[in-house]
This record gives sequence, C-alpha cells and structure tokens, in this order.
Amino acid sequence: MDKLLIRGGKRLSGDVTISGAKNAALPILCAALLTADDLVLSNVPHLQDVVTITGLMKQMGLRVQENGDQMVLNGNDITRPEAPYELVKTMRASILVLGPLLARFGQAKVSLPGGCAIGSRPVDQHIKGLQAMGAEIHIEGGYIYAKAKRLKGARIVTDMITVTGTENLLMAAVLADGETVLENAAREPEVGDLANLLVKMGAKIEGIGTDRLVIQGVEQLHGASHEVIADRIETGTFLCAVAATGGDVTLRRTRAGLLDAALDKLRDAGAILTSGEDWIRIQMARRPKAVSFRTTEYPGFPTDMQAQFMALNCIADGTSHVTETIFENRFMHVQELNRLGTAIDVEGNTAIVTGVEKFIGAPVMATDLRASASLVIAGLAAQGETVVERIYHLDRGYDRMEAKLSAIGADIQRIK
Ligand SMILES: CC(=O)N[C@H]1[C@@H](OP(=O)(O)OP(=O)(O)OC[C@H]2O[C@@H](n3ccc(=O)[nH]c3=O)[C@H](O)[C@@H]2O)O[C@H](CO)[C@@H](O)[C@@H]1O
Ligand SMILES: C=C(OP(=O)(O)O)C(=O)O
Repeated sequence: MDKLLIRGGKRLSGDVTISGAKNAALPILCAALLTADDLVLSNVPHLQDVVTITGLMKQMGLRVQENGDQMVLNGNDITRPEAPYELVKTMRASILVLGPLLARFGQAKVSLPGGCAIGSRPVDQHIKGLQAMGAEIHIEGGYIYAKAKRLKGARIVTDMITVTGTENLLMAAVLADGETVLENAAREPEVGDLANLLVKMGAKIEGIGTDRLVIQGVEQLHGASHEVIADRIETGTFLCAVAATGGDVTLRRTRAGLLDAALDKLRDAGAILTSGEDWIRIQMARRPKAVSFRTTEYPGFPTDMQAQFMALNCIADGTSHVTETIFENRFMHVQELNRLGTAIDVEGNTAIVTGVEKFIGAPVMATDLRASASLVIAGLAAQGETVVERIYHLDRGYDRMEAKLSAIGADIQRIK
C-alpha cells in the first residue's frame, strides 16, 4: 500500500492549479445516465472516485472516452441498471446512480452504501423522496430495488439538508411527469453545478442556488458540454497547508466566492488573502492564530474542511473550539494528530485544540479522506519525518496532491 513520506518545515511558494471538484464531478458523471446522447465534460479531476464511478457505469453499458481532463460519456447502450455492492462499498457517492437510472429506465437495483468512518450516513431521504414521486421501493439482501413506470412530480421536504439526496432527487425529477418542488434543498455549489448542466441538457429547473428547487419534468434530455467547477475543498486544503507552514502561494483555476466562510477563518488566523476572477493568493508570514468554528451546511463552514483547519489550529497561537454538526464521528484524525505531539481533547461533538509551538513528525494512519489531508498538513508543519499510511483515502479525492505540493517546495514523496 502506498504511503507518503513528508519531511516537514519547508515554506511553500509558487503556483498551484486547482482541479475540478470531486463532489461536482461525481453527480455530473451520473447525469450521463439520463440521456442517449454524448455528454462532453472538461476539468474532470484525476481521482480514484472518478475511476470508481465511471467503472460502475461502464459495467451498466455506458461508453466512456477519456483524454486528459476531458471525458465524453454516452449512455445509449445501457442494458444493466444495477450497481453492485463491490463497487458501491468503496464509494458512497455511487448511490447517485439511483435517481437517474429510475428516471430513464423505470427500474434500478443499487446496493445500499452502508456507513463509513465518519458516520452512519443513511440514505432514507433519497428513498423517501423517490417514493413520494411514485417509485415502488423495497430493500432485500442489502440492495435497493426501485421501479416506476414514469416518476411523477411531487413536493418533497427532506428532514435535513442532504447534498447527494438533493442531487439524486433532482436527477429523478428532471424526467418525471409534472412539477417537482424540492424544499430544504442543499445549496452547495456542486448542487448548482449539476443543476446548470441539467439545464444545458434540456431540463427545466428554477431556484438554482437556493433551498427551493422547482423542476418541470420533460420527456427526454439531450447531450451537452460542461466544465466542472473548481474544487473548493482542494482549494481550502492548499490554503491551510500554506497557512500552517508559512509562505506565498497563488492558487489558479479556482474562485474565492466558493469558500467565503473558510477564507474568513484564514484571515482571522492571520493570512493575507487576495483574489481575482479565477485565482486566490495567500501570504502567511507569522504563526497562525487559533480560530474556532462550527461546521454547517453551505454557505456555512464546510465539514469537509474541519480536519484541515484542526491541523492548522494545532500549531496556532491560542486555544480553539471546533464543533462538528454534520457527521457524528468525524474526529478520527484527532488521535493521529496527537501522535505528532499536538494537544486536542474531544468533548462530545467539540474538539478543544490547544496550539503548540512545534510538533515532531511520526508515523500516522489515514482513516478517511479529509483526515488524510489534515495529517499531510500537520506533517508539512512538523519537524522531521512523518509517514502517512493508507493514503488510498487521499487518492479518492485529491488529484496528484504530492506532485502539486512538491512543485511549491514541500518535501513530500510517495513510497510504493
Ligand atoms: C459526494 C459528496 O458530495 N459528498 C459530500 C456530501 O455527502 P452526503 O451527500 O453523503 O452528505 P449529506 O448532505 O447527505 O449528509 C448530511 C447529513 O444528513 C444525514 N442524512 C443524509 C441523507 C439521508 O438520506 N439521511 C440522513 O440522515 C447524513 O448522515 C449527515 O448527517 O455532503 C457532505 C456534507 O456536506 C460532504 O461531507 C460530502 O463530501
Ligand atoms: C466525505 C467526503 O466524501 P464522500 O461523501 O464521497 O465520502 C468528502 O469529500 O470529504
């Protein structure tokens, strides 16, 4: 299994190009199931999750051509609307095939994703919403069996704000008969990116970017071209790395407006941030100040940035309170960070982080995607060598992270 060897203490400087967003690319790739025409995508990130979702859809009959960060997908020959457990278990976002398969083919068999390291993560809201649209659904042997001659528009109010739930129901509603209203919809930019693509494919959607999506179903969708938006979590991760090590780095092909809440916290920590239409520059010349925050749905502070900011707080001046409100078990990085000599206590869903002036590298184990990123940031800021094991988690969601970090001066290498 691959590992990362990091020799910490290097200042970071230069330019980094941010990739397309994992959490936009995954639902957008699934939208290829909604049409028999070509979907032409650009800025598709090189990620294991992208390999997994395209592999899953290829075994259904989807044709995929790749060329760098471009991809052409064609769903004319889909014969098996099924998602087997072997593929779904490695990536929960595979549940995103359920809505489009049911909407276009009137049936789907999709493995239940199960929980993961950060929480139990049920998909009851996806199922409840599809049932409200007239789908007959039963669960047997760990699989969701769904069928509906044609889905019918409905008013759906989800119990909580769910990102992939909103995306699944949106992809179902675009081909349903009549009007669907999704209340309490997620407002994450990735939901908006999917909705904008669907409109290009001929869908009728109002309220994009708001918590109320109104969809008039159409008979069929056609092909379209689309560029995936920048990954705001990769952006935030690189910004945290520079804030933790000190330096001067410009991130290209990304946008400050995607992550205002995280940028505010970086400013509070002492970073100087400037930005233009498609770049963000961070200058950090001092020890960071501790920053407290609570994770919430967009536009609040993202749960997917919690671990990386916790690593930053570990070397900051002062004590911070980090409260996780989205997932019940998203502090797996705490024990690993403490192996480097950091000082974090957990009380319920709040971590109390007492900043230390320095920490020393150690072998650590990645437990999930963003936990891995926090260990890389801590390793970059630590003295001596840190070895991060189980980086297959990192490869799920970061596009060539070690190459991008090396290019701005980090001493980091992959050990096969
Ligand atoms: C591929 C993708 O886009 N993943 C993102 C997505 O995950 P994902 O879409 O899985 O997360 P949700 O927004 O659905 O989860 C929010 C909360 O709702 C709960 N819930 C959700 C659905 C449901 O049917 N029942 C239920 O109880 C979850 O357990 C969680 O506590 O949003 C999360 C929250 O911003 C991010 O951390 C993930 O990176
Ligand atoms: C939790 C994440 O992803 P997923 O929903 O794919 O597990 C993430 O991107 O941080």
